[in-house]
Amino acid sequence: MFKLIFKQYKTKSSSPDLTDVINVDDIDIKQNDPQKNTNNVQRLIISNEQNVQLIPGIKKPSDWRAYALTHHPGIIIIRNPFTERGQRYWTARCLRDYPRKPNIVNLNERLFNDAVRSDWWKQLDQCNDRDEFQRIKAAMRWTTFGYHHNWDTKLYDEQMQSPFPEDLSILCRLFANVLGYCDFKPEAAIVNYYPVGSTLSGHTDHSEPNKSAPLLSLSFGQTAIFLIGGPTLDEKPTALYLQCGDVLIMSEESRLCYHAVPRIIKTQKNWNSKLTNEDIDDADNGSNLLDMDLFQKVGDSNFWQPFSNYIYDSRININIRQVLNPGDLKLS
Ligand SMILES: O=C(O)CCC(=O)C(=O)O
Ligand SMILES: [Fe+2]
Repeated sequence: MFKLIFKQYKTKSSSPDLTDVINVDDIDIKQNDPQKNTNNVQRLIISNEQNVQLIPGIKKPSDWRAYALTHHPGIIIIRNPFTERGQRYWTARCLRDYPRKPNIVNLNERLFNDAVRSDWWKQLDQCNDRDEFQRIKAAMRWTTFGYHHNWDTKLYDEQMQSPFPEDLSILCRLFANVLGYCDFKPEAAIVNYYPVGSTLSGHTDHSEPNKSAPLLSLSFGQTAIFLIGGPTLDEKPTALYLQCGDVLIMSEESRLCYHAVPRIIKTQKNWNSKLTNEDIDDADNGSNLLDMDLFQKVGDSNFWQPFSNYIYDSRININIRQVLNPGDLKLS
């Protein structure tokens, strides 16, 4: 069942029927519209915003809109809690910084030299040859940091670790704390890059020794159709849109359920629109929780241009996990 639905959305020959894809925005806008598929969506009240340390680029938790899917207990979607500048900052971190050494990128050593693999973004930005640009862009699919996942053995490797970025750790702990997961420790991350046309097939994430901590997933750039299914491939999955800035939490029963990205959809969002006053105030608040130099610079349209060129037809996803069980100091 899962594979059939995946295929329907992936189809290249014709545009798929999107009427069943849930857009969590619809629950607030069109409560009773029978055309909109929202009967599985429930708005969540966020009450746990005391004692959370706010960071630049994020709206106040009382302004967040969070939703649960009643047929998939443990799935929570926070609909874009980022400011426009916040979305730009994390996009730039994923493109410019996170693929750098000692983090690992998927680019093959035989096909791409060290300079490209370590400074992928710069090479792409400076590339004048259209074919070469497309070749690098299509080849770059993921980068990992924290504990590295070995894709062959499907195990995390104690010997292979790179530091987990402090800003991303603070961001993840903020989301986890507001949702009541006060002990969440971000220890491993995969950044997935999805040029339009790319997909991620159905899988479960079960390599982490800790399978009870939630998994956090952040989306930037173009919109994904995301499928969330059950514990086996037999259950029919639910399709929903993940848009720029959305935060998806897979917890409880859904933590180990099948999921996939069958399609990336190009939306009309203007990635170069002017920043609002909220964004401008945020940049001067004296915080040192983020790379404030980058946070300032993404407001400059010349600096931001190459990043907006990339997300013009691509999506970026950051997938964050806790690996160790509480009390464990090592993997094995
Ligand atoms: O891109 C996404 O939304 C999901 C990525 C994912 O499932 C993974 O990296 O394990
Ligand atoms: Fe996954």
